[in-house]
Amino acid sequence: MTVLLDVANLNKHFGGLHAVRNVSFQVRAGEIVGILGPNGAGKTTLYNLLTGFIPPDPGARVLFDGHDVLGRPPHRIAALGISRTFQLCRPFLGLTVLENVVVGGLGTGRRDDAELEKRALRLLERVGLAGREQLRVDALSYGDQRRLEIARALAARPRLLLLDEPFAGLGSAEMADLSALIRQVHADEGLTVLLIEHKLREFMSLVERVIALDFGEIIAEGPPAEIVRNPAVIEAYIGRDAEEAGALDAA
Ligand SMILES: Nc1ncnc2c1ncn2[C@@H]1O[C@H](COP(=O)(O)OP(=O)(O)OP(=O)(O)O)[C@@H](O)[C@H]1O
Repeated sequence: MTVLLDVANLNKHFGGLHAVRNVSFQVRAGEIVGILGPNGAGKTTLYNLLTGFIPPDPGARVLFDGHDVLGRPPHRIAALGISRTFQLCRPFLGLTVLENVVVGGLGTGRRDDAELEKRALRLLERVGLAGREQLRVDALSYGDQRRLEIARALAARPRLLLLDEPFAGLGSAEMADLSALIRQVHADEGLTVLLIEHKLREFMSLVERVIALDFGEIIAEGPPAEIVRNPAVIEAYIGRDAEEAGALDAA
């Protein structure tokens, strides 16, 4: 399958802290790839670099579908086809559910309001928010805000979707529903997905391949069943976060 994302020599220093260290990897079109790592491993920083929120140190190369991503502002990278969700939902609280998704589609260059609205309505139905279009976002439950966040990201018509801890704060039934939704959009839209998640059971069952980070560096890469047995990955979790190590065991 064709390589959609090609990352080489990505580094990021914050002062003396080397938060992302010589990171190189590829993602093929249609894959679901998980980014695993304990707190502070550099996962969100990696997303911020890929989406143009922060610049990397010199010497990196990031190609998305053959286009050079680095140096472009976030809205241009989004227009190329990379969308993201955030660890903390960032909806526009003063707007309705529908308006939030319409806004998500504005960067596509399509200015036909009726068309944007039609697509937004379709997406809301898709994520299970039909009937709630005219509610203000703050009236939604936390789980529904997560669904809205995904609809908003999809409105930008991405080919690569970066999910940042989509299960955070959800109960087990909501997590199962959201897992099913992610699987469904992946299958239906032929979407390529990168997933950061601490809920390891859901994470391991969703992803086809895992890239494990520790202290900003890739320490292992492979299918989930191999990764949970990888000594370097176990070492990265044990001793630093007993709860996470237990979760790795259970996954
Ligand atoms: N803007 C910043 N300025 C300084 N240090 C930062 C900045 N952003 C992140 N860091 C540091 O870089 C390291 C990596 O942080 P990052 O948020 O990428 O980790 P993470 O793997 O996403 O962690 P978590 O699972 O807790 O979200 C951490 O030590 C963090 O404190």
